[in-house]
Amino acid sequence: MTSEPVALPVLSTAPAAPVPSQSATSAATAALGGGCASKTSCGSSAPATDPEIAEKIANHPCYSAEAHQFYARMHVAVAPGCNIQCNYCNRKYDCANESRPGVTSDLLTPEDALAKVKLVASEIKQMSVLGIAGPGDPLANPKRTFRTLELVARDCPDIKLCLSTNGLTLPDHVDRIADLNVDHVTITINMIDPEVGERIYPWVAYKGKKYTGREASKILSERQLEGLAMLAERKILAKVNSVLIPGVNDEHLVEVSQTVRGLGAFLHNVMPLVSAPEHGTVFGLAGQRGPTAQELKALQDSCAGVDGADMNMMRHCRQCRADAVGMLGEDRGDEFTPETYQGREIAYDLAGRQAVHAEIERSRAENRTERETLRITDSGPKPDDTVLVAVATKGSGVVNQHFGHASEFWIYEAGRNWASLVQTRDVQRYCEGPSECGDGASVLDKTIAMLSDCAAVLCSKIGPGPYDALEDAGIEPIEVYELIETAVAAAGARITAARAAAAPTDGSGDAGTSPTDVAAELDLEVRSGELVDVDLLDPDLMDEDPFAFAVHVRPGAGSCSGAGAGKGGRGGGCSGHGADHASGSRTDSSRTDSAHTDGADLEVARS
Ligand SMILES: C[S@@+](CC[C@H](N)C(=O)[O-])C[C@H]1O[C@@H](n2cnc3c(N)ncnc32)[C@H](O)[C@@H]1O
Ligand code: SF4
Ligand code: SF4
Repeated sequence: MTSEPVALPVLSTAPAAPVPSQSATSAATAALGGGCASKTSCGSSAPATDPEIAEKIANHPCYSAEAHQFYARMHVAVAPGCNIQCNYCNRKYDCANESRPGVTSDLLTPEDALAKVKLVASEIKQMSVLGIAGPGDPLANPKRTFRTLELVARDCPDIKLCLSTNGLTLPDHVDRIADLNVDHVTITINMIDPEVGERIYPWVAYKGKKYTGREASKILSERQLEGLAMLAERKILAKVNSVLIPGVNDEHLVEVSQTVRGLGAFLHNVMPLVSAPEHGTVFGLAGQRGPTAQELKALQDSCAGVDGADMNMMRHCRQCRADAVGMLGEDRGDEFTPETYQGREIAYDLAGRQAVHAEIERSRAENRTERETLRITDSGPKPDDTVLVAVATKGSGVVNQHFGHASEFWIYEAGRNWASLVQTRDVQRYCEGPSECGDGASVLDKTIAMLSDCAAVLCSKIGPGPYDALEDAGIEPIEVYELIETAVAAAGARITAARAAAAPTDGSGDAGTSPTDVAAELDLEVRSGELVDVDLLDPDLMDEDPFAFAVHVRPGAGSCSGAGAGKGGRGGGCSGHGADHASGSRTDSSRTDSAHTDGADLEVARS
């Protein structure tokens, strides 16, 4: 990146039902560009092609992974009751430090909810979406839910409205939802087969009667699929949540994914089961485990299909609390206690919000230009060779966080011209009891274990202890302050190229390509200092742009010159960074010398 990122506001997630006929299904699918078949790229950073859909997802942090770098959401907990029971849900358990679906600290009236929305929207101006997601089921509490939505639509015209439901009564409410311009509805669909369902749902209360066993799941599934098709007919974007429960519905969810896509679901969000005995749920008490990050990713990949052709998957859900406030991955709920809004007349700062959103859009456009210039994408055919890299970021699309300050890492598939967000992983996902609190060493160990399938970690800074520990674990720590996609694709291109070069080719033993070999291939001459590494930012651009690389050099007796620097390694390493790409949008002078320890010059020349 050439310039410092723009200062944005502080950034301190055998069918039971008679499935509707094929023609109804295709009509709904066609109406929506169903399941992102049109490659509208809700999960990706590529722009949507259908303008109506593009407008709906543009600043929705859950429907666009790219938008979630910039925009925030909030939930208001106005819906306490539920009409079904899931074996993973216990809304009575609340831990202030815990972020988990269904958890809330304060239940709000619709009027209090409006006051809170106005306050949050004025303080966190990048908040673009209001969702109702519990703590129970919004549509089991229709009066409170719809009153809240009406009030917010009346007073906060620029806020998008969302709700999240188990779907049991959805068909009864779709018209009201459409009338209120609720553009985004999430349905939790964990099964389409009642045999699977009876292991998840002990009972369902429907039309005044309580059903159990397979019958309960059959009713639930029929209503969910009917509601989904009705949403699609009305061009309301439907996201389907599925909780991945190993040994219960894991082998079933690809079929669920294909079915909901056929009915016009726009996005599928497979989320890990959160389960611990202290939550007091049936699953928690029975010792039912959640999936590992790798199991989750494997299933999401299976649902997505080759090159994402089968279903558009959400990969960045944070499984927010019912009263979550802020950017995905952060919770600023503590700042907005009832005393701050209850009974207060709060002005809605529409003009201020619009100014901030305009600034965000300017920054996003700049990032898009850089991605396009470097031909970095996350849609279409994936390169044959990719690695996973973890990123520490505070938002705004930049690798800008200290390793030790990261509460979560964003996991990217990285390769030549490829940077695709595939997961987010919490350092300490859920409160695991007092014994874990504040235990720094154990947190580092856990973090390293959590990132064990990653080839590298990108962060703005890292201390020597964690640096060594990561290296010992075979994970390369990379200090960088850069647009995320640029840094990810550069690391991916370099690491995959190095691995390919090192792989045996003729069965006669190891081939090897040292940084010196790479430098020689690029006609780079390091005239002083010791060459540590070469990053290829975009090998395709090398012919057009002789400076599309970054060279890491340890000064030693040597020196540092070259067009900008700044990717200092540990121990005073520095780098000459030929930037100034074809677009002219990058100059790295602002970062020059940040890593220089000896004031001497480094000389890297290209003949
Ligand atoms: C709290 S619910 C509220 C909305 C609605 N009642 C529903 O279930 O869709 C929001 C989401 O959290 C999920 N959820 C609740 N408890 C969970 C758990 N223990 N593990 C994973 N997901 C959970 C639900 O399945 C649902 O997708
Ligand atoms: S729970 Fe997931 S989908 Fe819902 S607001 Fe949070 S990130 Fe978005
Ligand atoms: S439907 Fe939602 S609120 Fe109701 S029990 Fe299940 S997860 Fe909890």
